Amino acid sequence: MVHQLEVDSVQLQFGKREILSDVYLKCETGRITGLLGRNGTGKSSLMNIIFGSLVPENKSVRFDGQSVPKAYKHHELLSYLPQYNFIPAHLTLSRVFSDFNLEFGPFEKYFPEFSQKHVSKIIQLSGGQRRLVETYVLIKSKSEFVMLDEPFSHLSPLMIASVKELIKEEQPNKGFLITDHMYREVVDLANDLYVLAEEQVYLVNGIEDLERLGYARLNQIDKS
Ligand SMILES: Nc1ncnc2c1ncn2[C@@H]1O[C@H](COP(=O)(O)OP(=O)(O)OP(=O)(O)O)[C@@H](O)[C@H]1O
Repeated sequence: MVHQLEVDSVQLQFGKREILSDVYLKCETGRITGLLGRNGTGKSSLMNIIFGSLVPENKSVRFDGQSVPKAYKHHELLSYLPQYNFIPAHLTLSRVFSDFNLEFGPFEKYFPEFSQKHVSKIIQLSGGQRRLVETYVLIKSKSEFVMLDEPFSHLSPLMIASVKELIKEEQPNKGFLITDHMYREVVDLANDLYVLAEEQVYLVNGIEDLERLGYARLNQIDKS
């Protein structure tokens, strides 16, 4: 059965500044939805609104048509990778994996540089390794939907390729909403793509729309 996450009627202001106005966005399980937009257009704010950790002037967030204003209370519905590090630094990797109900073995197999590191603490990892662990446990989480805010930005090209593979592996089981300024990676993964511009969300029909909406300057390779 396909599940749906829909958000609409979003109205967000900070002071007198309007950030989001009448935004609509839909995600489905089995699909990867990309969200692009220039710096400061409100992508993280929109994810926080969907998660329920930011309360705007107006919003409607629905899972299969049912209103869920505080999705952060429902791990079975939604997991969220924020832009900042969210796993406490003093925890060991084995504790993190156990908290997320995941085995360390498959992770170690996927990323051999973590071999024998289950006793390491998060603080002993490099910035990219820490981000990779956070991204991995959320991609593998048991939620119907997973939102990833900048999963690629701190990772090496090899790690990015592995994370994309992991997302594709999990795609049949869940729905992803992904934003990242490494937009080629997002475009490559996404079944549906939105751009946030001038307080609104636009569904992208072709890669040329990214230029039209003022998000990216495309070169010949992008267009071919
Ligand atoms: N708590 C806050 N108070 C006031 N303004 C805020 C607050 N949080 C965010 N903003 C402003 O709202 C706008 C949208 O921020 P947001 O972080 O959602 O953008 P973004 O699209 O995710 O940006 P980036 O791509 O740079 O991560 C920005 O102009 C930001 O400065």
